[in-house]
Amino acid sequence: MTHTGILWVDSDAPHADAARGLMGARHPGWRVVHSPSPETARAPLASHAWDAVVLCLRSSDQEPPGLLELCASHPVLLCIDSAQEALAARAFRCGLGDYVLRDADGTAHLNELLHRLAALMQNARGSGQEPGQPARMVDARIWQEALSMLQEQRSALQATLASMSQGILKTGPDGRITVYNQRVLELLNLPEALLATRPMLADLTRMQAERGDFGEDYNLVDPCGHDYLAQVGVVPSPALYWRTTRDGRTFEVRTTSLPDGSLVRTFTDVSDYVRVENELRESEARFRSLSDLSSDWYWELDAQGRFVQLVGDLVGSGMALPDVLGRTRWEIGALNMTESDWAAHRAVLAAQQPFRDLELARRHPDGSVYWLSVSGVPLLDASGALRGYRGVGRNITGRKQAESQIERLAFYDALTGLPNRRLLLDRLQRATVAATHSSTQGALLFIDLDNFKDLNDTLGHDIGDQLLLQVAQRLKACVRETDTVARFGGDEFVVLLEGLSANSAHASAETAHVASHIATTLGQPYPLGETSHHSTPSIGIALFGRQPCSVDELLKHADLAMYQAKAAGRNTQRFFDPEMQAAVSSRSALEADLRRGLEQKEQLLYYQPVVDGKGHLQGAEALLRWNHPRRGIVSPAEFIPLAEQTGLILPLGHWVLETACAQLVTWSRSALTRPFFLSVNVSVRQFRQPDFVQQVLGTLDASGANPERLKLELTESLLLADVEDSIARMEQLRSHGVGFSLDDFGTGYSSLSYLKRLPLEQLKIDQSFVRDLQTNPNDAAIVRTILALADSLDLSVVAEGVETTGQFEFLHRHGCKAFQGYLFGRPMPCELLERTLRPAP
Ligand SMILES: Nc1nc2c(ncn2[C@@H]2O[C@H](COP(=O)(O)O[C@H]3[C@@H](O)[C@H](n4cnc5c(=O)[nH]c(N)nc54)O[C@@H]3COP(=O)(O)O)[C@@H](O)[C@H]2O)c(=O)[nH]1
Repeated sequence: MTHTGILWVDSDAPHADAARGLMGARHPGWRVVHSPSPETARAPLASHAWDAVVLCLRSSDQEPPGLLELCASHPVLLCIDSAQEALAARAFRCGLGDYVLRDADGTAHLNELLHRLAALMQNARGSGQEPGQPARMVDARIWQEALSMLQEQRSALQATLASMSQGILKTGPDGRITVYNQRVLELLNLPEALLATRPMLADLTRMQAERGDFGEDYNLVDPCGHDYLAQVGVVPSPALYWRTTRDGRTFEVRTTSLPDGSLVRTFTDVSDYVRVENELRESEARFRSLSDLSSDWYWELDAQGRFVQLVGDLVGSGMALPDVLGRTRWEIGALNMTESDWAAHRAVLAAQQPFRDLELARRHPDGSVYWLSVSGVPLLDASGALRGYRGVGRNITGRKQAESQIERLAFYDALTGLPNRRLLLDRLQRATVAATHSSTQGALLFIDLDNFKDLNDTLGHDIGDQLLLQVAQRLKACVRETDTVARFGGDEFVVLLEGLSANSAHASAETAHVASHIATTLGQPYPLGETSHHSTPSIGIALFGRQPCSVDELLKHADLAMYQAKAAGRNTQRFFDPEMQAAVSSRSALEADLRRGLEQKEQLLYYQPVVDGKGHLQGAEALLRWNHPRRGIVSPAEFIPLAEQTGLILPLGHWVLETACAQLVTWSRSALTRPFFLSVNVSVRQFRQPDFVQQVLGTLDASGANPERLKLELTESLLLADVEDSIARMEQLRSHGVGFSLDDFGTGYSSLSYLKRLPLEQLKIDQSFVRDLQTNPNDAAIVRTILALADSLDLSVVAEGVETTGQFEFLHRHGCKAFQGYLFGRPMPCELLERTLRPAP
């Protein structure tokens, strides 16, 4: 029987025994020679052709130089530790057969080993390899492929290690560093030459400690790694510890122990992470201290708008964390937000838009209202999807209270609490716009208390205020909540009615109903202290909505109508009438024109002759004319009443007086004209000027005119207004020679009792009696009576408006001695009048 010869090289005697036992049982034909070390294997290898050589090498075995080459002439099976794959690679390069990894804890690998060994020998025999012949001759292709694969894996491993951002090193089971990458050298600041010597990890660590890498007393190492580094080799390595370097970088050190006692250690530079984490921590601390100090709070919502976070001044927020977490704002609610307001807010959130200063009113448990202002921005994740919202909130109750206080002061009347003029104008503006758009109508009621001034003057302002307060309350009770009652100032109130019928007749009827209700209500007695007071209102009404109309116009309309109500006897109501408005408009246009005319000195003085019974000129009446650049000569009947109302009569009257005096001075220079008098019309307003007497005397003085030639024409109504004052003024002027003529005599309530007291010189029969005296027996009788009366009072008489000889003859026959009228001459420029005096050429 041919035996199969196997050389078993193995320094581990128990392992070799176990293998031999197994081979003996399974392969009785195998003759196994055990060589206890690689060194002792040299001789049998060189001297004998073995069917197979089993080379069992441990990491602790020194690999004898040239051994692998010596083995190459035999089929060789390596049995190695997992850490010895580099040896396997070298073996392959030498053409050796196969290898088996040794089980670290036992002999389980021996089955596989025997199996491979049998296959190896079989293969050698099949390929014709004689023992002692190189195996690569037998299966070079397989060896080459395996070799390439190993090389590829090795390069890949080296490239991977080189490209890692982590430093890595690996030890064998004996603690010697077998693998490392470039990065570990950089991170640990170690020379490659040192690691190339495959130092023991413990030695390396001690060297680092001596170098001061771990700080004094290992203070650069976290507590987890402290003991290990201080007692390296004694205390096992923790799986994870952190340490910092002397230049301030931080490493995370992870260690993985492998089953064979070797370990893999990674070093990760986590300095950036630590820095960011520190910054975050600082920022968080800053934010917290700010929010602790601030009266604001910070909030966060999830993607559904539910509160997930609330930090800061929660007292100011009026909310407790447990009450809000998991709820949305609209579920919590706010007094000032309607459902559509919330819908609008939700739309902002859904659109992922930021929002600012959302103001919310809420109620404290004690019933008081507080205000919040909230602003927020969306929180998006890396993909842009909404993660929620975050923002700040602020308690703005104080600001709101101040605002409403300011608003009260600015827009409400302090006495009555009603909207004031400013607020009314604002509401009126809105109401006119709303009425135009909604095709409804509105009404403005201007209410003035009749005779309020008397009450104020007699009973004092406190009582006046009490009355105004009661009026305000009654007015509010007369209208709907939606209507506005405002105090316009003093005793003027305004009621603004809105939403009236589009039909004007209906709207007027509705308004008239309200106005009459107001009149009745305000007409009820007012309890004022001990007494009861009676007051009535005059109400002017203007409707709006049908025609475009500005607020100013509307107010003027209502005001005008109110004055109409006053003029109609008070305690009544009047609607604004467009005709009235037309008159007002032309009046204001005329006023502007008149002012302009005055500035441009467009006024003229005409003179109408006054003659005696023989037609001889005695004097003239000075009559004002306006030489309008467009309209020509304008009659004073058109502008004197307006001049009276506006006060323009004062400068006009002064000019007339000055011009008339200048004319008298001119006339005084000629014997023919020296005796002529000039009548000048004096208006009520002029006459009532406190310095009227001084003005007349001053003008006479300044001009040098003879007062005896000046006649002032006054009307009955003027004198009647204040008889005593009139008499006093007239007497002062009379004492300087100025004469007075009573104009329009007979048209007023002529009272003989005062007539006697007035220092008059002349009566003027009004032209209205003269006009029809021939046809109207009444007028004729009046004229006769005036003539007789004047005679008995020793007054001269001038009849005006004499247009016919019949009128003249009647007047003359009944004793009239002076005449004025178109029969003798119309009012004319002075040159024309003077021309009539010159003898015919
Ligand atoms: N305060 C002032 N009032 C003035 C002044 N100038 C004029 N007036 C007043 O204006 C009213 C209109 O005046 P006038 O248009 O000039 O009319 C006067 C005469 O022209 C007119 N008159 C005279 N004779 C006749 C006549 O035969 N027929 C006829 N139809 N009218 C005639 O009468 C007016 C004079 O009125 P009286 O003053 O009452 O004498 C007028 O009231 C003027 O007073 C002014 O400077 N200041």
